[in-house]
Amino acid sequence: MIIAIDGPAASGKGTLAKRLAAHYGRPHLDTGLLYRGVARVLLDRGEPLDDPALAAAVAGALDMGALDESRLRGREMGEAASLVSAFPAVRGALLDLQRRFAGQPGGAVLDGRDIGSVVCPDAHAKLFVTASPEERAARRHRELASRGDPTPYEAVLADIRRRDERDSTRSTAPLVVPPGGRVLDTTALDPDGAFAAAVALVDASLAGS
Ligand SMILES: Nc1ncnc2c1ncn2[C@@H]1O[C@H](COP(=O)(O)OP(=O)(O)OP(=O)(O)O)[C@@H](O)[C@H]1O
Ligand SMILES: Nc1ccn([C@@H]2O[C@H](COP(=O)(O)O)[C@@H](O)[C@H]2O)c(=O)n1
Repeated sequence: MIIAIDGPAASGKGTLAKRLAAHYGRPHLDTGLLYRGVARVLLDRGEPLDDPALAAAVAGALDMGALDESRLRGREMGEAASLVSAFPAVRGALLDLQRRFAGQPGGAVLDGRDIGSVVCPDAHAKLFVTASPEERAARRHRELASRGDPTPYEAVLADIRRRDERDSTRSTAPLVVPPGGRVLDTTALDPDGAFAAAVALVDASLAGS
């Protein structure tokens, strides 16, 4: 059983993907970490983020086990990941890895931007998790503040709008509601309410209704 979860930045798709993976007893892959990993390696090597061939070479040789996840999170890494993820060659270099993860016996839960549209178009359940930009910015702002990052709310909102625009308008694998995707707007839902709604949508997909 493959569950594909897509959505814009800070919509809560990662939180939901983790909980759904535990609920259905499947492994989970946060595919955003792969793009963040590519950007991290480039930055650590002092290489530019705007060279598609260089970025694709890093993506093709990516060893996630060698990267410290705490250095992939954070505001500047989201922006850097969004830049390298727009290169078709980078996306191509990461495709096999994601499909192999999804194709393991028993399936998996993957979250990202193009899981239901490109990586796993035949997924058994596809959710598109969203929320208003203001609500997403408020959530991310609270998260950053709890980690000691003093970035003001307005700057977080601007980041989110910029990333939404870039991710939705790139030529390859843009962020879209995939064919067969069920939209879950969590603007007015707390994490438990969003999880209950997500389980209901996944169960309906699995039941074919
Ligand atoms: N329904 C909700 N209500 C309030 N806060 C939420 C909700 N869902 C998630 N959050 C919080 O919002 C923040 C963003 O959630 P999360 O990291 O799951 O989003 P995401 O879509 O995976 O983000 P990104 O794409 O940037 O990795 C987290 O701090 C999370 O705890
Ligand atoms: N399937 C995906 C996943 C992510 N991206 C890009 O990476 C950026 C960071 O992703 P997060 O989910 O960790 O915030 C994101 O803004 C996308 O540009 C992607 O293209 N495809």
